[in-house]
Amino acid sequence: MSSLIVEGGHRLQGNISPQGAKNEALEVICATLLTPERVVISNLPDIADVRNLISLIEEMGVETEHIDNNTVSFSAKEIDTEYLYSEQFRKKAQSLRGSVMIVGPLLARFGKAILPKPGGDKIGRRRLDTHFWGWQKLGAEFEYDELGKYYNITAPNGLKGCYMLLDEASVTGTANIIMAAVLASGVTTIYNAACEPYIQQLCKMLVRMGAKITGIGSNLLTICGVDYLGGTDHKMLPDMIEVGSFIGVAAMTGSDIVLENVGIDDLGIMPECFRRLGVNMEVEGDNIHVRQDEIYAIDSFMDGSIMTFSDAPWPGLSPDLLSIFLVVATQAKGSVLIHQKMFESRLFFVDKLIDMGAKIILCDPHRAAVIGAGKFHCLHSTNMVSPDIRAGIAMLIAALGARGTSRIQNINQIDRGYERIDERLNKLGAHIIRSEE
Ligand SMILES: CC(=O)N[C@H]1[C@@H](OP(=O)(O)OP(=O)(O)OC[C@H]2O[C@@H](n3ccc(=O)[nH]c3=O)[C@H](O)[C@@H]2O)O[C@H](CO)[C@@H](O)[C@@H]1O
Ligand SMILES: C=C(OP(=O)(O)O)C(=O)O
Repeated sequence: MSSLIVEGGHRLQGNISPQGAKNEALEVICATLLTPERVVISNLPDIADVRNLISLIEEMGVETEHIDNNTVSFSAKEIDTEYLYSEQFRKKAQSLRGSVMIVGPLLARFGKAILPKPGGDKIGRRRLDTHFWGWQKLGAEFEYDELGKYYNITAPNGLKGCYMLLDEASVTGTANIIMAAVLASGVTTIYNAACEPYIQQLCKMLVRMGAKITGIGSNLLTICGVDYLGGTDHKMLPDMIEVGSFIGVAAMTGSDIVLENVGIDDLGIMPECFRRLGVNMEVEGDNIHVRQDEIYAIDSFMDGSIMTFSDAPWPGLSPDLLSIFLVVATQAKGSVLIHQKMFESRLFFVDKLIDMGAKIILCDPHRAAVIGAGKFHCLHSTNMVSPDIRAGIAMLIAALGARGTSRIQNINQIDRGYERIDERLNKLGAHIIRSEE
């Protein structure tokens, strides 16, 4: 099991740019299946999830050309739909969450798809009802194959647009329904659609490919189906969760770091939330400058009550950022309640932070109260195993700010979503060694 050995307590300094967004990458790579023409995607992060998804669609017959480390062209001229029924496909699809989004495009273009249980973080229930309900509304049928353990989804009479009100603003669910609806006949209206920047990016890319979508950026999308989509070039946004992770690294290590080209207009309320934690940072054009600071103090609400950070569908705070806020709060002065509403198994990693000396009460699976001890009570090192991608990065942030040397195991969880994180942080002065033991 690979691990990171982290010598904490070093201040970092310098400039760093975020990678392209993992969750956008998974959507737009799946969207390349909608056209036989060439689609070139740039600013793709070189991370395990993206490599696995590209290899999955290559095995389905998509031709790819790696133009440079972060730019790939895709040509889905011919797709071997029989491959979907192979054991190999099912195994690979189960390695990442994003694989669920190949269903929408395949259903739209070929009228059939299969869905094995997708992978991704084990952070609580991750139901797919919204996806299935949306496809069904468009006219698809599905049955479960007990033997193969997958859903067989077909559209025997093609897909037909309709009005739908989603039961929840599921991100991958919305992406999947959009990708099915762009080639359906007639008009599809999706209300309570997820509308985060990566969904907006997907829609903008589809529009450049010839799709007719209005309402982009809102939770009411209207899609007028077309017969054919063509190729395009698409540049991905910076990864907002990585931006948040780097702000967290800077705050915990008391470092002066400039985050370059963060895509400030698409970060939502995240920078303001770091300010509420007391992190001293300035927006300079499209950069965020986190200033070296010994002390950061958590705000309280206007009535003096304890600050709460909770997740909500966009433009609320992403649930993927809460583990990062939580770890940063351990070294702030003051208290904060972290309320993870969407997922129920994402906060258990706080046990490890408690071992490191952090003052945290896990109230229940969804809520943790953090009593920030300030930098005077430095965390101490420990050995830990990363249970999921964001707990993993939070552990890395804790280890960088702690006294002594920590070991983080199961770092393939971190590598799923962070490109060469050890190398990039070492360039700023971190002391991280990757070990294959
Ligand atoms: C590959 C990918 O893009 N993964 C992201 C995607 O996962 P994913 O698309 O799987 O997550 P969903 O948006 O479907 O929902 C996440 C969880 O939140 C709950 N929920 C969702 C919407 C809502 O209005 N109310 C509600 O309670 C769902 O029941 C589910 O338990 O979105 C999540 C929520 O931003 C992120 O954590 C994941 O990083
Ligand atoms: C939960 C996450 O990812 P995934 O949906 O790919 O498991 C995440 O990126 O924090």
